Amino acid sequence: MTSVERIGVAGGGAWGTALALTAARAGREVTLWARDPGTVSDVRSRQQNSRYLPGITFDEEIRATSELSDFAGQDAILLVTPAQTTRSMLAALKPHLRPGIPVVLCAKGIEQGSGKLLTEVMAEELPDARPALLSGPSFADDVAKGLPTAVTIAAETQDLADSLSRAMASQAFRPYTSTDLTGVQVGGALKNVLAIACGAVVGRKLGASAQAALTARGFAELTRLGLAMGARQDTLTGLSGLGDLVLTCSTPQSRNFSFGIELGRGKTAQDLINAGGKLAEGAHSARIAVELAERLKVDLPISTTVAQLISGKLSIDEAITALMTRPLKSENAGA
Ligand SMILES: NC(=O)C1=CN([C@@H]2O[C@H](COP(=O)(O)OP(=O)(O)OC[C@H]3O[C@@H](n4cnc5c(N)ncnc54)[C@H](O)[C@@H]3O)[C@@H](O)[C@H]2O)C=CC1
Ligand SMILES: O=C(CO)COP(=O)(O)O
Repeated sequence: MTSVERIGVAGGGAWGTALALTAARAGREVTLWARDPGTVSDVRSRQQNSRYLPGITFDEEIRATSELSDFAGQDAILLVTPAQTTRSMLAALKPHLRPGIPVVLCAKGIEQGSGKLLTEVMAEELPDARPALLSGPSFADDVAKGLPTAVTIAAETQDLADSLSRAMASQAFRPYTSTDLTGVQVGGALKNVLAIACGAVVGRKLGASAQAALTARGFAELTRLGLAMGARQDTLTGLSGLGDLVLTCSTPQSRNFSFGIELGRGKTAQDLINAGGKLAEGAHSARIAVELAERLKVDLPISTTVAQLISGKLSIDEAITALMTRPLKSENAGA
C-alpha cells in the first residue's frame, strides 16, 4: 500500500489553502504552490491567505512556493485551480512529477470546448500519473476553520483511494472512498449549475417551496446525466452528488448560489463576469453540460434554462415561465 507523507498542493485560492491546512492537520508535510506571489508571501510571513480566506490565521506548518519545481519528491499532488485551467496546469506540472504519482483533481467542472471530464483531460496531458478526485459538500471556509466535513476521495483502485484517504483524514475531515470517477465528477460539475438555478429563484423571491422543487428536480436531472455517462446510482446519492447539491443549493455561502441570486435580482451574467467577482464554476459548465446531454440524448431542462439565462437568451422571468410551462408528466419519467 502506497504511503503518502509529502503532499504538494497546486493552487493558492480558497480551496487549495483549505486543503493544504487539512493535509498539514493530518500530519503530512505540505508544499503549497500559488501563482500569485502575494499569496506566497502572505502564507510565508503572516500564516494567512488574506485574499481568499480573509480573517483566518493558521498555526499549521505549510511551505509556500511559486516554483512548481519544488514539487519534485512529493508523494501526491492535489490540483486545486479552476476547472478550465486543468489542462494548462497539468502541462506545467508534467516536467516536475515522477511517473506514477497520484494527482488528485479537486476542481468541479467539465472542460469547455472538448466537453471532457477532468480525468479525461488528465489522461491526455499526464498519462503517466495516477488520477484521483476529492469532492463533496465542503466549503473552504468551513474546512479551513476546522469545522466537521465529510468528502469523497475517488481513485481507479481501492488501494489508492484508501492511501489518499488516510493521508488527508483527521478528526474534523472524514473522507469516504470510491472508485467511481465518472459519478463523482458528474455530481460535482452539475451541482454548480443547479445551484445557480436555486440562487436565481431566491434572488427573484419565489419562495422556499420553489427552491426545494428545483433542488429535487435538479437531482433527477443530475441522476439522468450521471447514469447516461456510466455513473453508479449510489455515487449520485452520496456525498459528491446529492450531498454537495443540497449544500450548494441552500446557502449564499456558495459562490454559485450567490451568482444565481444576482441573476434573480436582474443582473446579467455578463455584468457579473465583467465585474470580476468570485469564481462560479457553474457559469462555465452549464452550456457544456447541456451539449454533453444532447449528445447522450438526455433532457436537462433546468441546466438548459441556466445556460440560456447565462447566455442572455432568456430573462429571469422567461426562464421561470419556460420551466413552469413544460408538458406535464410523471415524476418518474426519464426526462
Ligand atoms: N472554495 C470552495 O469552497 C471549494 C472549491 N472547490 C473547487 O475548487 C476549484 C478552485 O476553487 P477555489 O480555490 O475556491 O477558487 P479561488 O477563486 O478561491 O482560487 C482560484 C486559485 O486558482 C488560481 N488560478 C486561477 N487561474 C489560474 C491559472 N490559469 N493557472 C494557475 N492558477 C490559477 C488563482 O490565482 C487562485 O489561487 C474550483 O473548481 C471549485 O469548484 C471545491 C470544493 C470547495
Ligand atoms: O463546491 C463547493 C462546496 O462543496 C463550493 O461551492 P461554490 O463554488 O458554489 O462556493
